[in-house]
Amino acid sequence: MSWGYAEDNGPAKWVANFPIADGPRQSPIDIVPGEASYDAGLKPLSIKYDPSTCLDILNNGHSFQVTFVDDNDSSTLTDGPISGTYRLKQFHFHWGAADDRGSEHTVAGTKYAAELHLVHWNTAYPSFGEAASKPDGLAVVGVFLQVGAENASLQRLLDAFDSIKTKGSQTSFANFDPSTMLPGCLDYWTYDGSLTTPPLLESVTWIVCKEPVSVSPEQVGLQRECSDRLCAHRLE
Ligand SMILES: Cc1ccnc(S(N)(=O)=O)n1
Ligand SMILES: [Zn+2]
Repeated sequence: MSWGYAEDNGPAKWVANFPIADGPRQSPIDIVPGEASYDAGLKPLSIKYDPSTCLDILNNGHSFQVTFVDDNDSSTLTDGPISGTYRLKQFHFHWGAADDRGSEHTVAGTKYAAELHLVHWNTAYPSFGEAASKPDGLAVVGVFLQVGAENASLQRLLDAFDSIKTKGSQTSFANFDPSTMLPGCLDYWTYDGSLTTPPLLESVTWIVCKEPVSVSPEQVGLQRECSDRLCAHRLE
């Protein structure tokens, strides 16, 4: 039985096959702004994405993932809390069964409708796979999606969902600029954590944007409908 979000294979059961679930730096967490410390040494994020590195969109059975060419430094994350250059590998989403829940991180207990994760790996290591097992190997930028106005950038992704109906299916997806899904203000919280789904590796520098972006009820409904039809069934 592979991991998922159902009663018998959901997050409470992951520790059986992935004991690191009980580790010291597991994600997601509840971010309590009042308890966060301001670090004047932190730099603004420097995000440079090249739409021509966008490759395909995949239904991996747990989410929808857009994968990028990562054999050069065309799409990178630098500065912020990290040192060196991290390459964009993929982005994906997390959502729930209703608009009032779905994000993985929460902010003083507040759940958002969904959460975008942009996954980058440290070019100090030879590949994503190598980096994923190092404490400073990965950097994931998290963006909260709040129900509100329609998100034109997201709509292009949702339109592609129709052609990846079954788990494991993928379709080419070109010239998409992920920076169109970032909030206007890139202020962030950061902490050392882990992958939020198996293998739960403790190799992620989390960079969670304070400002959410909007998504319309229809759009998150479409994402949810697709997920129910195509992907994991979410506990929440
Ligand atoms: C690449 C990857 C695998 C598992 N989990 C994540 S996540 N949700 O922490 O970004 N990313
Ligand atoms: Zn994720």
